[in-house]
Amino acid sequence: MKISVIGTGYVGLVTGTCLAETGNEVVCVDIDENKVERMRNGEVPIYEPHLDVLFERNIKANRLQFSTSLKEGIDHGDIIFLALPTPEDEDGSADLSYVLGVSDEIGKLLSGYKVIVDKSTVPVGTAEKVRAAILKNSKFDFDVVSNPEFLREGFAVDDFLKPERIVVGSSSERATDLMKKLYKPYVRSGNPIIVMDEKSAELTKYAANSFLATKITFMNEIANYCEKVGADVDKVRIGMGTDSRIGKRFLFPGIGYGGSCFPKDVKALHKSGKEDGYDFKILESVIDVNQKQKLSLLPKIESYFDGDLKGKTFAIWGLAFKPETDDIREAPSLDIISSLLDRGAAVRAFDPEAMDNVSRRYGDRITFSTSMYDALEGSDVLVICTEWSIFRTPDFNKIKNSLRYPVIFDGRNLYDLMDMEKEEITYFSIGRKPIKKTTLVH
Ligand SMILES: NC(=O)C1=CN([C@@H]2O[C@H](COP(=O)(O)OP(=O)(O)OC[C@H]3O[C@@H](n4cnc5c(N)ncnc54)[C@H](O)[C@@H]3O)[C@@H](O)[C@H]2O)C=CC1
Ligand SMILES: O=C(O)[C@H]1O[C@H](OP(=O)(O)OP(=O)(O)OC[C@H]2O[C@@H](n3ccc(=O)[nH]c3=O)[C@H](O)[C@@H]2O)[C@H](O)[C@@H](O)[C@@H]1O
Repeated sequence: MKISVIGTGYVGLVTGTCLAETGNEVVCVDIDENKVERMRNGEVPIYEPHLDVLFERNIKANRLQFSTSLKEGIDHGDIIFLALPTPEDEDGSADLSYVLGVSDEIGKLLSGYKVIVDKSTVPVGTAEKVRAAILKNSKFDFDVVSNPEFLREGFAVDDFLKPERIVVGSSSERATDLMKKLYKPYVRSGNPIIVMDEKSAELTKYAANSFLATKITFMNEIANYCEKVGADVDKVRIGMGTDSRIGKRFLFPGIGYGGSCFPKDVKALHKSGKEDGYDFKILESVIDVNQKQKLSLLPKIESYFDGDLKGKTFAIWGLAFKPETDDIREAPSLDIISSLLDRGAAVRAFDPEAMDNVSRRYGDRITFSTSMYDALEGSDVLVICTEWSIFRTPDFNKIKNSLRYPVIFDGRNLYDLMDMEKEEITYFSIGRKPIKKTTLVH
C-alpha cells in the first residue's frame, strides 16, 4: 500500500519504517529540513534500538523516502498518518495546533479519496475537529481514523511490529477495512485489532497512559510510606504483584515518571475532564505526587550534608527519562540537577545516550563525563537517576575509591540491600531502609 507519515519523531519514524518493513511504499514528511536531509543521507536522527537496521534496509529497497513537502506526502499516500507533536499547552491542555494546522493544509491538497489517520495522542473530539479542518478546504471524499499508538521508547520497533493490540477508531467501513488490511501482518500472533468509535479510541489512549502513571504513583506513595514505617517496598511490590489482578509490571517505585507522554497526557486528560464538567480528582493527586517524587532524593541528600550543598560535587549516573533512549523530556534527572545547581553544587554527569540533549539545555553549567567512572572522579557522592543496565553491576571498589564520601543516592533501587550491607558504602534508595556506614572521607 502507499503510505505517508507526517511528522518523523519517535512515533512517525518508527511507524514509517515498520510499515515499509512489510512491503508498503512509505513517504515520511517532516517540516525540519535538517532532519530530512540527515535521514536522506541514511542517518537515523533519534536513538531507538534496532531502528537503524530496518531504516537502512527499507531505504535501500526504495520503500522508505523522506520529504519536506506536505504536498508530496498527500499526493503519495492512500493512508496518511499524522504523527505530529501534541505538547502540553500553558494551561495543561494538549496543544492541537500542529495536528489542526496540518489538517487545514491537507484540505487544500487532497485530490481524491484518502484516509487520514491520527496517531498523535489527542483529546476526545479531535477526530471531528480534524474532519472539520479538512472539510473546510476540500471537496474530495476522505475519512478520519483515530489510531492511537502504544509503543514505548526503547522498545518502539518491537512494540510496533508485535503490538499487544491495535486500536482503530472509525465509523467508516471503507477506512476500517483499509486499516485492517494494513495492520494484518502485525497481528499474526492473534493479538486483536480492536475497532471502536473515534471518541472511545481517543480516550483509550489517555486512559491507558493515565492508568499506568497512576499505578506508578501509587507505588511511589507506598514506597514513601515504607520509609516512614520501616517496611521494604521491594517486598511489598513482590507480595502485591504476584496477584494476577494487580500484575508485576509498572510497580517499580522511583524518582517519578517522566518522558514525553505520561506527564503531558495525565495533565491533558485532567484538563479535558474539567472542560467537559468532570473533575478527575485522582489525576490531580497523581500530578501533584509525581512532581514531589521527582525531588524525593533531595531531602535525603540535604540531610546527609546538614543542609549545605554549596561547593559539593555530585556525580549523576543517568540523564534520560528511562533507559534505552536519548529522550530527556520531563526527565527527573533534570529536576535534580537544577535543584543541586540552585543550591550551589556542581554536577559531573554521565549517560550512555542522552548527554548531547542535556548539554543543549545546560551548556557548560555541568560537566559531562566520558564514562560512568570518570563521573565519580572529584565528586563527593553519587546520585543514580536512570536504570541503564551498565549501572546495575558496577565495580563498587572503584566507586568507594573515587568518591570523596562513598555514598550512593539511588533513585531507581538498582542494588540489593543485602549486597549493599557488605560494601563499605552508605546507600539511600526509595522505599527501603538506608544503609549507613561510618563514612571514610578521602
Ligand atoms: N514518543 C512516544 O513514545 C509516543 C508518542 N505518542 C504521541 O505521538 C505524537 C508524536 O510524538 P513524538 O513522535 O514523540 O514527537 P516528536 O516531537 O518526537 O516528533 C514530532 C515530529 O513532527 C515534526 N513536525 C512538527 N510540525 C510539523 C509539520 N507541520 N509538518 C511535518 N512535520 C512536523 C517535528 O519536526 C518532529 O520531527 C504525540 O502526540 C505523542 O503524544 C504516542 C505514543 C508513544
Ligand atoms: O504515549 C506514550 O508516549 C507512551 O508512554 C509510555 O511509554 P514511555 O514513556 O516510552 O516509557 P515507560 O516505559 O512507560 O516509562 C514512563 C516513565 O515511567 C517510569 N516508570 C515506569 C515503570 C515503573 O514501574 N516505574 C516507573 O517509574 C519510567 O522510569 C519513565 O519515567 C507507555 O508505556 C507507552 O505505552 C505509551 O505509548
